[in-house]
Amino acid sequence: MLPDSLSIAIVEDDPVMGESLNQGLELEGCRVSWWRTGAEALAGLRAAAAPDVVICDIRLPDMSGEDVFRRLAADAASPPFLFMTAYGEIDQAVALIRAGGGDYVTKPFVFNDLLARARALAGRRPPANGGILGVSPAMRRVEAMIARVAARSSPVLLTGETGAGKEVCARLLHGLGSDATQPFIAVNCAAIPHALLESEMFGHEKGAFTGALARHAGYAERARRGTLFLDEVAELPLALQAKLLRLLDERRFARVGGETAVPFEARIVCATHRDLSEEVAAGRFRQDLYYRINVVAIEVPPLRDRPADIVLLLNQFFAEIAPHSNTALHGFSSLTEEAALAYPWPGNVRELRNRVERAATLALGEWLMPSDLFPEAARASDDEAPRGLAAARDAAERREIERALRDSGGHVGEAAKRLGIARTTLWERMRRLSIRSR
Ligand SMILES: Nc1ncnc2c1ncn2[C@@H]1O[C@H](COP(=O)(O)OP(=O)(O)OP(=O)(O)O)[C@@H](O)[C@H]1O
Repeated sequence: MLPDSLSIAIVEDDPVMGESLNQGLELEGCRVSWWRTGAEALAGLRAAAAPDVVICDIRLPDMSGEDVFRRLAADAASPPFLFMTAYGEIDQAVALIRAGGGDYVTKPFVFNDLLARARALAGRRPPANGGILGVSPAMRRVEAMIARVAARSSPVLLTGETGAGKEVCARLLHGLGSDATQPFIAVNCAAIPHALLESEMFGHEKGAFTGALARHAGYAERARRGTLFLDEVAELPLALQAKLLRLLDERRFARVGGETAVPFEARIVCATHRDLSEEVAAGRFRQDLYYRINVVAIEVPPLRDRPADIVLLLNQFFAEIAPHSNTALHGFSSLTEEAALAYPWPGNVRELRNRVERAATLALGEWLMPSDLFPEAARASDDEAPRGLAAARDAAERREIERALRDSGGHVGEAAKRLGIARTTLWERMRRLSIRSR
């Protein structure tokens, strides 16, 4: 089971259909609530924490699935609905989707299709606590910190590995600040040639240097009363570090080639993947500037340290990307999710997004397999495959087999049936993984 298993509510009066969905979803590791009538569902949904997805029959004994959805729809925190319709009810289901209902399947449906749609819906939904950056405790803490400091004007320093989401955090800080309509100006200090940095940052007057044909407003001026985001701040040359310090101390600056003092009204947010104290010790970064920009420090944790976000982001990016690239795709196989959890993600969220995009574009099957997400590992022979991937596969197999054995009271034949594999195959896997039947 995944660390943050899906919580699903079924609204279905048919005992056979309800029971089979209940069992199927529980076998997939979901937490399931099952309500038989619309009234039960409304009471249940209002009383308990909202599930990630509601799978709802359109025909119920006391009201329609549409009524259930519409009575909850006004609440912004209401979960997405996946409707089960019969032929002839598709028009109604489509109308509900347009009204924000989520998705639908037509009976009879393939269970895996239903599950994939439920997972995609859950991925699209903002996390239950209103979280924007993720569902992991670590990112919730980052988000809470951002919310606390957003209304203040003090400088913020965001640290963390490349691709972890420092710019996303800076944008959130800006968005939650006192006036989000003001500009957010992002400057990648590593990408601008040193010779141009000063005039780009502070602007220049007409005639300040050859080619300065008109007055030019720099980033500091264009940020107005918004946010000036200095990404890769450790790469600023020492001469410019001195000017940035003056800007922060005096809250004013002069354009290159000019005398007039221009007020600086923006908030400064800096980011770096380097350890700035080491840069200071090595003489590459001014200590006084370090103290000045480090008033509030927020560390964005690497993706490998927040497994709940890995699964969330996989599904979120899949829901965004797949409809545009490969409509036959259902989602990630559970082995792929396990492999993603075991992978160290050196390029963090940026790498995850790129891998999902590539996999969704090139995958041949209906489910994204580990080899779609990690083609380089698939190219190596099994023996050379990264230990993490093989170990993840074994761990997933072990869990499924042990669960099937437990549920079937240790009977190998029954467990094989539940797993959908031959009894001899199960014996062979159990021998390889040293699992005993009782
Ligand atoms: N919490 C998140 N939710 C959704 N997308 C995210 C999240 N964090 C990062 N991303 C996406 O990952 C990519 C990299 O994020 P971002 O540019 O913020 O990282 P960074 O830490 O600033 O990277 P760098 O150090 O290389 O500048 C972007 O496409 C961004 O939209």
